[in-house]
Amino acid sequence: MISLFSSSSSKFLRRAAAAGVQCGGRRRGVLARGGREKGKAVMDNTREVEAYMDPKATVGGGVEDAYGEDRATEEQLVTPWTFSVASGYNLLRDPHHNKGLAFTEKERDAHYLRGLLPPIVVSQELQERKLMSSLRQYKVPLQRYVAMVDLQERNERLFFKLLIDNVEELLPVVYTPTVGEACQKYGSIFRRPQGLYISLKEKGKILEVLKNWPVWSVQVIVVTDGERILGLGDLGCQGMGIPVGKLALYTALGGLRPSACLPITIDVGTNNEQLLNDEFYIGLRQRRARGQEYDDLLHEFMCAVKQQYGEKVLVQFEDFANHNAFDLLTRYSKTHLVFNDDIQGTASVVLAGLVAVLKLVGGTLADHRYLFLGAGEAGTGIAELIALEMSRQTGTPIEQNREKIWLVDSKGLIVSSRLESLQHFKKPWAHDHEPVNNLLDAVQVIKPSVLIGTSGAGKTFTQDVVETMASFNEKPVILALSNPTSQSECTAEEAYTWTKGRAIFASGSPFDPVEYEGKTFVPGQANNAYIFPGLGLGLVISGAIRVHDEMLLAASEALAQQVTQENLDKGLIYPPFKSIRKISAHIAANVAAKVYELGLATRLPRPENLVKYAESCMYTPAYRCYR
Ligand SMILES: O=C([O-])CC(=O)C(=O)O
Ligand SMILES: [Mg+2]
Repeated sequence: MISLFSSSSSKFLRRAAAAGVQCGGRRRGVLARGGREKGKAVMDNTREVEAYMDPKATVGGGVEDAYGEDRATEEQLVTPWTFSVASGYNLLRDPHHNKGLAFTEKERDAHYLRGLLPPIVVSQELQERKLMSSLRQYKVPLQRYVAMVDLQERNERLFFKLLIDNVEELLPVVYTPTVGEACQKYGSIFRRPQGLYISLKEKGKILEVLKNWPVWSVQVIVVTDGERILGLGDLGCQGMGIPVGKLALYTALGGLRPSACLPITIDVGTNNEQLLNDEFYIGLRQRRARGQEYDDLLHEFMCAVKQQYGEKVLVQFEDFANHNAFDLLTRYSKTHLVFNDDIQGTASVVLAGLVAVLKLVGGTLADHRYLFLGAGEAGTGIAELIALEMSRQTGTPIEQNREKIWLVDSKGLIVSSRLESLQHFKKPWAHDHEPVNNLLDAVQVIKPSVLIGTSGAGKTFTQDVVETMASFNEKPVILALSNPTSQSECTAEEAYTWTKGRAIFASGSPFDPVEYEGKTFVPGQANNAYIFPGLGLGLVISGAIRVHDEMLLAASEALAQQVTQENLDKGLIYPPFKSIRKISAHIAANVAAKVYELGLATRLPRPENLVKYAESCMYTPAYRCYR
């Protein structure tokens, strides 16, 4: 039950009272952003803060229950916000509390809903069935995406219930591949802001902008500058779909409370001519700021984030272009709790898949040869984590292990004669070899057992390339990781057909099972969605203050442990997404254990059973009762 005067909100209310806020009064209601009975405003602005805290006793209170300190200080209360009691009409329009036809008779009486709803009372399960059936009637993926956005804006708990209960069906809708198309058309489908937009116009005022977000206890931020959205390139401000989608997964897959999640898009312009000329484009109509101007804005942002949310807020960098992604990670990993999903999250998921691959093909990580197409964030990030894990397993120096890993970029194989002209993140991969101009030749000379595509360029694993892999490997390992589906280096069908059913295949975006010569092949999805929600949960529940490579290895190890013999028998190197919440709890526990071991935890004492603890912290979307 939650009520206006629930015990866990009393601390807040005392502080609020101290700051001159009155709330509630005679009538009942749900503390909320947006109600018709406002408390007396602290200041004159009528924007309202999410003031309720999920009481421990309620169903699925989420991480906040365990660690949801009400961080509001008196100073913070003197903000542009007031808070209010949502009841009646406004309650139905408040997505955080709305239950639609599921409001009970008692709630309808208590919260002034009589007459505002048709007489029937239905269960959340029935609502879910109805919505799934109407979603399935849309044949166009983008229509399903928009329907899900509408639901999230109407009834947040129902949105997450659908996503959690139907994860395999809905992941491709709210995430890759459909989110890619949604970003391309974001200007046309934009309805309401789902996160914060910080543009060059906000320079010097970023802290104020953060304060405009109506939640104080933010635990995870996913931020992009839209320059490299999936493999689709520069989508500018319209990249917002990505942080929104990633954070929906933080909640659905990792159990972070929705209100703890903040999507942010930094808009420094775009170099995408089509968008600059598009009358529906929603971003700054200018070319990208670079150099000092860019660095200053990002620095102001990172400082403001720490000032507003403290040092335990996790900042996930997402879909930045290579030239900024590596620098930002290096610059802020010593002072902030940051990680880059494209460099580190992808690396962690691929390493887990490779550990499972070894059970199918034999040998150790160090016994294999790896060839990458693409030497950007994902390519070099994965390569480095593989080399690091080899060192951990064998005690050999990392430089020696890097020599088993080769990368091809747009100019051919990365070799030492190219060293001078290489970007810094490619240099460790410049090995001694004759120049090789293209992927096919590189496959022929390097003879890798594992071929990994991280190029962002579709259809680059041609029939020749895949057949060559199959000519010297009994079970060629082919990972086509670029997203969305249109950018995948090859399809599942091509991989299985061209290798005559011998490939071990996984891709970044989902592919349907493939029938080949009477056998069904189920491709795995090597997507960082397996890792970041559990990693984030582990960091939050331990109160981590820094991300360390060993935590990524811990996440990877936990994911690999969740691959069963039954999965392997089907050729699957990842467990199915339908058990993702259990997987995330294990990842979180392993990550948290590492955080404690490294002395980087601030949540003390350490819970004894971290898996149980992680599970107990996870948000569940069942409706709560309002007294
Ligand atoms: O979003 C995804 O599906 C995976 C990812 O991070 C990317 O491709 O940039
Ligand atoms: Mg990404």
